[in-house]
Parts: sequence; C-alpha cells; structure tokens
Amino acid sequence: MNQLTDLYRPTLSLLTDLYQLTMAYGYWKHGLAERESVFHLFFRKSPFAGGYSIACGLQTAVEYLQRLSFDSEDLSYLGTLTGSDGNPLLEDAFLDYLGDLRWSCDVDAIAEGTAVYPHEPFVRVKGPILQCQLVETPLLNLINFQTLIATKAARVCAAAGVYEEGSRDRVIEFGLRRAQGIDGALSASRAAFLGGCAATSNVMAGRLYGIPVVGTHAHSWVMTFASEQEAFELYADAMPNNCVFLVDTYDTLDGVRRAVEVGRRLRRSGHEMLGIRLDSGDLAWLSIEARKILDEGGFPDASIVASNDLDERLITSLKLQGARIDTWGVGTKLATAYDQPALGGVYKLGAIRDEKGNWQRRIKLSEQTIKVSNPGILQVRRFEHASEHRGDMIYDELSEWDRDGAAIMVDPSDRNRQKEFIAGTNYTDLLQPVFRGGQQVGESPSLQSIRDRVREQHHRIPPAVQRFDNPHEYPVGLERGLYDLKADMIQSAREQR
Ligand SMILES: Nc1ncnc2c1ncn2[C@@H]1O[C@H](COP(=O)(O)OP(=O)(O)OP(=O)(O)O)[C@@H](O)[C@H]1O
Ligand SMILES: O=P(O)(O)OC[C@H]1O[C@H](OP(=O)(O)OP(=O)(O)O)[C@H](O)[C@@H]1O
Ligand SMILES: O=C(O)c1cccnc1
Repeated sequence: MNQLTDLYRPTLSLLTDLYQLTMAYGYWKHGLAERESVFHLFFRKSPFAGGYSIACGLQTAVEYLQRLSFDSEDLSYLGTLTGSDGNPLLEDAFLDYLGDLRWSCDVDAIAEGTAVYPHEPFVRVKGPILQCQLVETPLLNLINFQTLIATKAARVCAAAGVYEEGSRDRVIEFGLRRAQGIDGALSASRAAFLGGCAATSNVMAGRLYGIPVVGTHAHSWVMTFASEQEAFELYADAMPNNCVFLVDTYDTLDGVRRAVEVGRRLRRSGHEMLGIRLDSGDLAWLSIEARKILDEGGFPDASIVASNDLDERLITSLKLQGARIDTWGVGTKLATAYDQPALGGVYKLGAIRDEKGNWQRRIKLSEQTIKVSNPGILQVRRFEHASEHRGDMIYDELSEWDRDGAAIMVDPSDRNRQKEFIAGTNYTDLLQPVFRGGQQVGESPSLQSIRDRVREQHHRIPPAVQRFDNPHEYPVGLERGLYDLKADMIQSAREQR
C-alpha cells in the first residue's frame, strides 16, 4: 500500500460505510433494489451557535455521483469480506450487480452559496432505494464538511467587513499546515474560497480549483540572515513583484521602518512594496502605528496583513479597537472549524413506493419532537419581502394545497407558532434539479458565481440572524397541511408500538 497514491483511486465507491453495502445487499436479495424512494439531507442546528449556514460541497458531490461505479479491484476486495461464520458477506451475483451499477437517480438541491437553515432539506435524492441508500455516507462526508467551512469563512469575512460596500478588506486562508489531513485541507480551501476568502496559501488547491494563491514569507527567512535589513533586501532582490515583509521577528515597529526603507529602494527599481505582515503582539495597536509609519513613509497603499490565531470574534474585536489591518490571514480556526469541528447533517428516508407503485410517506420517531423526521417528498419555499429573506416553508410535493394562495407555516416544535405569507408574496422554491435519471441537468455553476451568491445572501439574510451572539432564529416552518399530516403519522406510529 502506498498511502498517498492509493488514496485517490479512480473510483471512490468504497468510500462508504459498510452498512450501506449490507443494506444494499439486503434490498437486492429481496428484490427491492429498484424500489423508488426519496431521501433528504438536512441538519438540525446551525454551526458555531450561529443563525445561518452556507450550503457548500454540492459540485464535489455531483462529480462523485457521476463517477459512482465499482471496478474489478473494488469488487475483488468486497468479495474478501466475510461474516461471523467465515463465509462471504456479499455473494458473487450481487457483486456482478454492483459491477453493472450506474448512477440513475434524480437529485434536487439548494444551490451552493445559498443560506440554509435547520431542518430544511438541501439535497433530495429520488430513485432506486439501493442507490439512494448507498450514497448516504459520501454525500454527508462531502457536504457536511464543506458547508461547515463555507459557513465559518462567511462569518470570518462578514466580521472583516468583506461584504460591506466599498470595503478594501480581504481574508486569505492559511489553513493547510493545521488542517485535518490532505483532503481536509483541500476541501477547506475550496469551501473557504466559496464562503468569501479572496485567496489561499494552498498551492494544490490553486491548481485543482483555480483559486488565487498568495504567499508572504516566514520568520525563518529573516532569521537566516545576519540582520532583518539584509533579509528584506535579499527578498526584494529575489522577488521584487511580491514583497510583503514579515516585520515582527525582532521589533515590530523597527521592522516596519526597515520595510519602508527597502520599499523606497524597490520603488527606485520600478517595483512597489505590496505591504507588511504582523504575526504577534497587540495587532490593533501595532497596525495603527504601522499604518502611520507606512503613510508617513510614502506608502499609503501598502497593505497591512495580520495573522495569529484569528477568527471572526477576534477580528470583530480588532475592528472595534480601530485596527488598521486590511488583509486578514486566517488559518487554523478556519480550516479546522476550530470551535465546532463537525456539522451534524443527516440523511433520512421521506417516502417509498409500495408494490402498487403508490408513494408511502415515512417518518423516523424520536423522543425529542425536533428530531422526528419530516415525511414526504419535500421542497423548500423561501419567501422574500423588500429584498430580505422572511421565512422558509417546507412543503410536501405529494400533498394537495393551494400553492398560489396564502401560505401558512407552523413551527415544527410548536403548533401555536404560525406565520402567514399573503398571496402574492415573492418566493423561490429552493430545491432545483441537479440530476434527472442520473444525468446532470445544465452546467455546473462557476466558483465566481457561487461567491457572488454568498455575497448577495449577506444583503438578504436579516441582520439579526447574522449576528454572532444570540442570533435571531430565522423562521423555518412546515406547511400547515404537512404539519398536521406529520402529527397524525406520529400519533399512529406511537399507537402501533
Ligand atoms: N488587540 C488585540 N485584541 C485582542 N486579541 C489580540 C489583540 N492582538 C493580538 N491578539 C490575539 O491574542 C492572541 C495572543 O497573541 P500574542 O502575540 O500575545 O501571543 P503569541 O501568539 O503567543 O505571540 P508569539 O507569536 O510572539 O508567541 C492571538 O490570538 C492574537 O491574535
Ligand atoms: O495562526 P493561523 O490562523 O493558524 O495562521 C497561520 C499561521 O501559520 C504561520 O505561523 P505558525 O503558526 O506556523 O508559527 P507561529 O505561530 O510561530 O507564527 C503564520 O505565521 C500564521 O500565524
Ligand atoms: O504566506 C503566508 O504569509 C503564510 C502562509 C501560510 C501560513 N501562514 C502564513
């Protein structure tokens, strides 16, 4: 086994939990493999105690699904798995079936870069139950993490003021060295860029995804030479078109003065110093003093980059202190989603056809009302007024209700909390076709268009929902008929127990 080259195999179909394959075998054995079903992917709580999340990871999931197939090596490995009696777990005829398997489901999803809220399905998979079930784990793996990181990036960018009109601030992602392994780093770079970061230090992410890459230099460069002055001069000689000097190796403000001197020399040779980087000490005070030195030295356009365990809360605090930082280098806390390392997205069966071909809704009971899944083939309708999102209503496409009349939605945990949208309120049905019969519908959106959507969302999500502390809970409800139907299903399921 070569740990690195064997990791990224031509097919990723074994990247699933074994129980997906044990269930797949069971469906096949009982002639149920092709039975049509619908699953929904959703989470129950926004991460970071925040009020919103940014959907991310769909394109990676699309590429995964397009390539869903088991090659001969995959099948031979599966053939070696044995049960408690030492016999093969999966019989040969089933492995042949898997060998012929091609993705043939319908998928509807909320576009990457859109704000999403607890309980709303943001990926819906409809098709043969064997396929729908098999992809549960990889879909969750791809979408949970990227949604988590895109959400963190959006929060960090919002704190840095990136979404404000005319802002010069930008956030760059420095997470590779602290990220959770190779894919943790690459996926984080992609999601951070989509969430609003302007660039990454991760060169492989640059090459794979077309993300701009940026880099300054480390303390070791300064420590290599006899003096900071010499280090800056030699860096400027070597790389006159990429000069951001790290000024805090010895004395930060002396370092800024030296950067100005070297910057002047650089200017005489026809190049412009891009800026300085602060990586320790009081970043607010130092950035204010550094700004004065740079401005007085004739470098009003030079950037002040800051790094050192930054996150959205620290950036908010530094802004409040009047910090003059305009480029925020954010690594560990962003790429590892330090304060909440996982999003608890789940994937649940909503409906399945019976032998006669009629849809049967399904729910999963729980002692906690909020954890009872929503039955049906679900869609999310987002209502807007005065360019602001006002509420999302989950409805069942199998149910009859007046889709053009007033919409009444009910809080899933309290029937007395209802919200009405009068007929004529602007709305969008958020789940849009991504696959039909296993074929991708339309073109994949560009990364830039996803970034633009994230920016636009920040002008549409109510400000109270965006605040970091005790955010207002964005209204998400069930269409009243769906709420009642779910209540009846819970009642009869409990009676049957
Ligand atoms: N003005 C400030 N207000 C709030 N937090 C700040 C401020 N300036 C810096 N910080 C943060 O305080 C933390 C500690 O920074 P500090 O430079 O004192 O320690 P350090 O990282 O151990 O320094 P060094 O890299 O020199 O060892 C970092 O997360 C940094 O981003
Ligand atoms: O702080 P982060 O948000 O993770 O950003 C990345 C950090 O990586 C680099 O230094 P490193 O942490 O390797 O060493 P240092 O702490 O001694 O500067 C850089 O100087 C940043 O501080
Ligand atoms: O280019 C930088 O300044 C950089 C890159 C990675 C981590 N910290 C800083």
